[in-house]
Amino acid sequence: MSIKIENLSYVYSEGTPFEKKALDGVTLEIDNGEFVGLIGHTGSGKSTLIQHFNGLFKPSEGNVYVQGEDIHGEDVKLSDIRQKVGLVFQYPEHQLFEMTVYKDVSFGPVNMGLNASEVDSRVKEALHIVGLSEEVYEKSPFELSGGQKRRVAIAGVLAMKPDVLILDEPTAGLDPRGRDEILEEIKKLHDELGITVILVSHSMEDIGKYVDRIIVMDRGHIKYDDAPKKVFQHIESLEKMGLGVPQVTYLMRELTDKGYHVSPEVTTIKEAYDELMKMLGKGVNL
Ligand SMILES: Nc1ncnc2c1ncn2[C@@H]1O[C@H](COP(=O)(O)OP(=O)(O)OP(=O)(O)O)[C@@H](O)[C@H]1O
Repeated sequence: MSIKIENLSYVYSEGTPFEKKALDGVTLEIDNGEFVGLIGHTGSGKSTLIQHFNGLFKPSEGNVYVQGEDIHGEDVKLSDIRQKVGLVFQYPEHQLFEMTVYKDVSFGPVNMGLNASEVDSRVKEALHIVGLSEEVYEKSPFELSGGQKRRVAIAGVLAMKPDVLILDEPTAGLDPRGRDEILEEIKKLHDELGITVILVSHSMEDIGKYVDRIIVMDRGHIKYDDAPKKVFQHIESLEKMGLGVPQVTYLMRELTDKGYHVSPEVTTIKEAYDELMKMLGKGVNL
């Protein structure tokens, strides 16, 4: 499912002394099946932008199209759009509220009016995808660890079978193992089910490792929109925006500055390893 944003501007508290233009003339298109990373300094407009993707916010100016259809058009039901474009907020576990994990995950499918057996199969499938077993079905979400709660919250969105999954900092506050597991599960969803994924993250490592395309927001504008290898070449400009690049990209830059012939377009540990082995294979001493 594709999303197209045309000349989108959004102003908070318009016409009051607190007026704030959070997005200014944003145009972009995300195609079916893409895995896109959205990065930007705090306050650059990422959260405001993603809430336009599923119609939670209405543009002050401009249009949002999902699968070619203007979502604020007369005949469009926004509840349908929100099922197709699933949004997992930051710290989504704060929104868990049912007595049991099973009930919490079934909330969305029940609201969609699905019958009991369809709800049941969706809940089980969603919990399976996020790596939670039957043992947790009847537990209170509040008995679970932080990482497990996060998984329950993500399962609640997956149970609606969205075509597009938007995740705002899904690994914030998790330990390294929990982070990797959740990101691997998201990657699997993308690779195996062909879901379009939009990942908001402050971790350049995660972004460099998983996404095919990076959109960089800066003060309500799109500053870059390109493949990670291209975007991470703009080290100085990203740093000026309060961002950075993956550690291995810094390492490659340093080696290049010292006269070694390595590719500056390295963004993952695996690529850095291969590049260094290639260099050592040529008999270069570090
Ligand atoms: N409810 C609001 N009322 C007024 N201004 C707001 C509101 N929410 C956000 N803003 C402002 O809009 C701008 C964009 O904020 P937004 O939350 O979209 O940024 P962000 O990139 O998602 O930040 P973060 O990384 O901290 O989540 C900021 O200047 C912010 O202060």
